Amino acid sequence: MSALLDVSGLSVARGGARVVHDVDLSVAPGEVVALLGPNGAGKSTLLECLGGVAPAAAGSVSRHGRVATVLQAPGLARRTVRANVELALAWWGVPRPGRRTRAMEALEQMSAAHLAARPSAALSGGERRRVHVARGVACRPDVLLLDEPFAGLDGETHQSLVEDTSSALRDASGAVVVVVHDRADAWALADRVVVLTEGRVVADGPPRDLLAAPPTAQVARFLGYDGHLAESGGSLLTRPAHVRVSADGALAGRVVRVVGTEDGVLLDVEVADGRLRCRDAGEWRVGDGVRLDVAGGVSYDVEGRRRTGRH
Ligand SMILES: Nc1ncnc2c1ncn2[C@@H]1O[C@H](COP(=O)(O)OP(=O)(O)OP(=O)(O)O)[C@@H](O)[C@H]1O
Repeated sequence: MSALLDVSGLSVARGGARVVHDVDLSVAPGEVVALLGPNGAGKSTLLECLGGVAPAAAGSVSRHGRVATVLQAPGLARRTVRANVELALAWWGVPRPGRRTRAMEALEQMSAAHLAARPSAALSGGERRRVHVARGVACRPDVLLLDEPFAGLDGETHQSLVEDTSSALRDASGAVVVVVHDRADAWALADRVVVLTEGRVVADGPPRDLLAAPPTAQVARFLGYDGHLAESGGSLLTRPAHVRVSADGALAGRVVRVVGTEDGVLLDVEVADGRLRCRDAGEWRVGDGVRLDVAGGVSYDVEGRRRTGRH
């Protein structure tokens, strides 16, 4: 089926300067794309332009069908939760008889049916977010755009909202683009992850493929490749999953940092050719000697281009 959203050579300006450059993006029906990138990368600006709120400085955006946007902090009317979702449906043009059922379905998808009769003023921050997402989902748009729907939430509230949103978006038949800050959110939500840095798309692919073989060293570091070993003509970058402590490991090193985690510790280890990070369940102190084995990682040349794929 052809794309519902087609972006070609798109640049967008903010305050007179271009902050999004030459983006090509095509999103198919049923596809969920996460836009991921550091602060100031241009994610929200790009999303605004996709939604028609910000003008394009160059290039084009073609939207096939109707677009709904869930903003970071939209207001809710001083009505009940269900009335808020029904208002969105009325505005969207859904005839009155179908509104209540559709509103309740969307609230159920977002685990918020129990809030239906509650006044919007009596919602917690996390509950408000659920209602915002439910409003967007209830409209069943051809293109749904969400700007950091989980910003500012932490711990369990964040996690359960991500899980419910993930299910709701996977049930949607339209195209979805969601801006996220946290890589774990991108993996949880999306079929495809687009990484934006300094306004440019620097990676685009299924989450598993991107993580297994980031196209550049810059993307690898952003995706959690926090260990490095110098090798001839470049370096091998590793994630903690590639490195393990082993009594007869091939590399000798010294622990330079120990950070406690739920399941043990995260160790930073200096070795002859670099510094590696790994997880372990043992008791470690800074200065301890340790032996490591490296199984995996991705090799980059001195320019940061991927060389040989996985090792
Ligand atoms: N109104 C504005 N005037 C001038 N520059 C702006 C304006 N809004 C944003 N910018 C700049 O545009 C760039 C992109 O901002 P944008 O908010 O799109 O990034 P982002 O990736 O969504 O960031 P964050 O993750 O922090 O929300 C940043 O350098 C920002 O400082």
